[in-house]
Parts: sequence; structure tokens; C-alpha cells
Amino acid sequence: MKKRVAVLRGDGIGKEVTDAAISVLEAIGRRFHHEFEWVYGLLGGEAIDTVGQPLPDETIRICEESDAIILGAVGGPKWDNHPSHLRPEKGLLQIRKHFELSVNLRPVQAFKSLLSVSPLKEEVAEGVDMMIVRELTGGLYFGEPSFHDNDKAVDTLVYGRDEIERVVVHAFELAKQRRNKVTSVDKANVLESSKLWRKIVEEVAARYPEVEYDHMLVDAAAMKLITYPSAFDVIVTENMFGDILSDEASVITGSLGMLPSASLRVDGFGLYEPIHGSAPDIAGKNIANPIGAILSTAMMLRSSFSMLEEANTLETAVKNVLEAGFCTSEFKNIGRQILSTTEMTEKIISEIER
Ligand SMILES: NC(=O)c1ccc[n+]([C@@H]2O[C@H](COP(=O)([O-])OP(=O)(O)OC[C@H]3O[C@@H](n4cnc5c(N)ncnc54)[C@H](O)[C@@H]3O)[C@@H](O)[C@H]2O)c1
Ligand SMILES: CC(C)[C@H](C(=O)O)[C@@H](O)C(=O)O
Ligand SMILES: [Mg+2]
Repeated sequence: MKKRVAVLRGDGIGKEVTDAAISVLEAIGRRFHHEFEWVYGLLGGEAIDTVGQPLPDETIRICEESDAIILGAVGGPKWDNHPSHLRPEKGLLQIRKHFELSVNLRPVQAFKSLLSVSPLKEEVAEGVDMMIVRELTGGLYFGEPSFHDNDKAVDTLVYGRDEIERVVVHAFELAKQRRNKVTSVDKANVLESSKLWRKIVEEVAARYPEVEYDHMLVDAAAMKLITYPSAFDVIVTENMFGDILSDEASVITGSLGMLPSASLRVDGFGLYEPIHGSAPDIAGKNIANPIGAILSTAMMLRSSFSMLEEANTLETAVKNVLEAGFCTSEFKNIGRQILSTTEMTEKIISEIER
């Protein structure tokens, strides 16, 4: 089966981890006789430098003509002082909005072989298997007005009923396939948008009597996420809370570099990217952890292409490599064998080819 995939490597380690993910997908293609066509596009800082905009029209065209999108990460200090419309991150927000990628899935699983390296106690991290469902195209990131001058700064938090309902429904549907539990995270003790959010969660929950649900305020959720993470099954939350909580949740796994994500449109079209950024502090050193990016492509295989065996094979390969005692350099000082980005990629490919 031939699949056409838009590849937006982005900036910094975005390029390194995307190259890793493509090499792994090539190995999956060889093993299962699939042909992938990679179509490369510019996004973020490199796009600003090359064509003067963070999301070039050509990139939109490439993505529209593809079956799925793979993205690395964008940004870096070089563009930090640019005006808002010429920042790499703007391109990321624009592509999410353009393709209506309103549901962002961020699974968090503690690999048994890495329990001892989680900053949390082993018994706290053990058995964690949660799905953070983050609303991705609304809220503070997109509300107008949004500006600052010397004396005043304004951001606007707006949510419409439909925007909330579609992500909440997605969360309840997912819970049915998992452990039947949804925790909705909000700030309903202060924010009007959270009050509407909570009301809609109640309405949707009434249609899913088999799914247990609760509401949790975001500050308490941030605490519970690292004190009792195994209590969570599906977490559903608005854009900014989901951004923050997912980076926090990554510590359960031992590294921000481990977490994948899928950003989905209601018809299933998807963009797949690790949750981390361009990591300027380690870019260009061939030491970034490619596993978040690689696992994101497993989400693509499963969700966009219904290639279930292929996705399982890829995930098992990652698990086996970790279980064999290999990891990347952010896990140093724990008596495991440290691999570079490309060495880790080769190890995972060898597992797939076994
Ligand atoms: N999706 C995206 O494109 C995305 C996501 C987050 C941040 N960003 C952007 O990235 C830039 C840097 O942001 P930041 O430093 O706050 O966040 P970051 O996620 O890039 O890095 C945070 C820390 O985690 C480490 N880290 C991240 N990914 C890693 C990996 N795969 N392997 C090993 N270590 C890893 C980094 O070295 C750094 O110490 C900013 O411009 C930010 O806007 C982009
Ligand atoms: C770079 C930034 C705009 C982005 C976000 O906040 O959504 C990132 O942190 C993420 O998690 O994908
Ligand atoms: Mg983030």
C-alpha cells in the first residue's frame, strides 16, 4: 500500500528526530512491503529564513496532498525576538488551525525498564498508562484580541460549545476503549470558560453511563499527576492546561524525549509529532532522544493508515531496545548503555528487522 506523507522537520533537534523516525518507517515499509513517499516541506524558523513566513503556502499544499503529516519541532533563540507573526511557533499554531487538528492525543506510559530512572519513586511510576486529550485549536492560543504594548498586555481565552464538545466526546469514546474513566481538568473555580467546559462535560457524560468521570481543578491535577499518576486513565483538558500537564507527565517516563502525540481532525486526518520542542541546548550534537518522534509515527500507522501490526511491531521494537538496557544521554548515570540519536535509531531498526 503506498502512502504519501508530508515531512516537516522543523528546527533544532526536530530535524534529527524526524530523520530518525523516517529511517524507522523505512524499515517498517521494507518488512511489511509498504511504500512510503516522503514529501518534505518547510515549517518554523527555517521557513522564515528561507521564504519569509513560518508556514509557507507550499507547505500547506504539500500537506493537503498527503495522507498524513509528520512534524519534528520548531523554534530556537535565533527567532525569539521576532514579532509574533514571524515566530516559528506561529507556523505551528497556523498549521494546527488550518487543518482543524482540534484533538491532540498525548499518551503517557511508564516503560517498566525505565522505572528506576523516573524521578518519581518506582512504585509511583509503575503501571502508569494514561491518555492526555488536549484541545488544540482554541483557548488562549487563538483568542482575539491578543497584543501587548509597553503598558498593557492582553490575551483572550475563548471557547465555543462545539469546540469543547468535540474534544470531550473524543475523550469519552477513547475511555470506552480503555479503562472507562475520564478526568476533566479545568479551573472552574475562577474561569468562565471552565464553567462552560464543566457543563458540557456533564452533558456528554450523561450519554456515556458506562464511563466513570470526575472533574479536577488544574492546580490539584498538577500535584496528583506526579503523586498518584496511575489513578488517571483519560484526562481531557483545554489547550494551555494540556500543554503544561503533558510536559509534567513526561517526567513519569524519565524524559520529555519519550512522549509522542497525534493531532487529529474529526475525519481522522492527522499530524504526528513528539511533544518536546527543538531543544536548542542539545541541537546538532546527535544526542537527542528520537523515541518520542518514533512512537508518534506508530500512532500514525495505527490511526491514519490502520496498519495495526506495523504499529505494534514498531512499539515492541522500542520496548525491546529499552529492555536491553539502551537509552540516550539524558538518562546518564544510571548504569545503562548510552547511545547517540543515530545509534538508538539503528538499534530500533535492527529489532524491526529481526
Ligand atoms: N512542537 C514544537 O514544535 C515545540 C514544542 C515545545 C517547544 N517548542 C519550541 O522549542 C524551543 C525550545 O523550547 P524549550 O527548551 O522550552 O523546550 P524543549 O522541549 O525544546 O526542551 C526542554 C528540555 O528538554 C530537553 N529535551 C527536549 N527534547 C528532548 C529529546 N528528544 N531528547 C533529549 N532531551 C530533550 C531539552 O534538551 C531541554 O533541556 C522554543 O522555541 C519552543 O517554543 C516547540
Ligand atoms: C511551541 C508551542 C506553541 C507548543 C504548544 O504550546 O502547543 C508546544 O509547547 C507543544 O506542546 O506542542
Ligand atoms: Mg508543549
